[in-house]
Amino acid sequence: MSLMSMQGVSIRHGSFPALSNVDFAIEQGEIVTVVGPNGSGKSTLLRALIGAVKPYEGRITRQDAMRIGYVPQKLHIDPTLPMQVARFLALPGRVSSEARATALHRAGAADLGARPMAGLSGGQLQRVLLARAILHEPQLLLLDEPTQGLDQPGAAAFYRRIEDLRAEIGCAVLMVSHDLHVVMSASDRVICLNGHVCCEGHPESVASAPAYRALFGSGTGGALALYRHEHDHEHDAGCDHDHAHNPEAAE
Ligand SMILES: Nc1ncnc2c1ncn2[C@@H]1O[C@H](COP(=O)(O)OP(=O)(O)OP(=O)(O)O)[C@@H](O)[C@H]1O
Repeated sequence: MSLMSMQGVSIRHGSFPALSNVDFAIEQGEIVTVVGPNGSGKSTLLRALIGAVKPYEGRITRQDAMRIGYVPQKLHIDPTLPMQVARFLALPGRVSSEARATALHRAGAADLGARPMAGLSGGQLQRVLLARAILHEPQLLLLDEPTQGLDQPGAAAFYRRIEDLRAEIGCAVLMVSHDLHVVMSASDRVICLNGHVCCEGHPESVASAPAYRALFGSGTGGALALYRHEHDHEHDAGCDHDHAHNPEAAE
């Protein structure tokens, strides 16, 4: 049984159809990246997996008693509220100080425990949010645009950390990203979303798939080349259809 899966899931926000007939599954230890233009339903997909939004059609199944860690896209912290990082990590309750220290260390934030939350840089805040998400050693880690605001070396370092975490904790990772060229080396599989699954498969195959190019154009070709290695074999990506419904997103 997959760690978590969706069968024919459709979700509306009010009358707006955010996701239509989505089939999805993630297996133990897999790193899967969801890419797609703004408004294509990426956050909705993650929020459906944590149960924050309900499908009006289809089914979501998960393994019994599965632990999920979640880093949301946005977190509003009142800058007038004095709160240290260690206290922020203790908010969910029932976490030993040893577990907090381990999570901070694993997230690369070991030196941030005594810092005020409001004074953290973008990259530091992302690492603290990651520490909070891994406090209970999740089997599935959901990351919604975890590298927003980071420069490219910062984003690449973050993805390396995610790979190390997977090796240490053995968790599967599902993340949303706009930087396919940066996540490529860290992803086992990429799903291209635009209200529905446009194509999915190995990162290299998705990057060259017609459905992906219709959405993102080929303008990232130079950056992609930096991360691309030559292939003399084919991947079975299943990217054989092209039905982008957001042509404005194409270059
Ligand atoms: N609570 C809500 N009420 C109404 N519409 C919503 C709500 N949440 C999301 N939507 C709409 O649903 C669509 C999908 O939103 P979602 O946030 O899942 O997209 P996204 O791919 O994560 O976008 P982005 O890349 O901009 O973060 C968008 O058109 C959005 O405006």
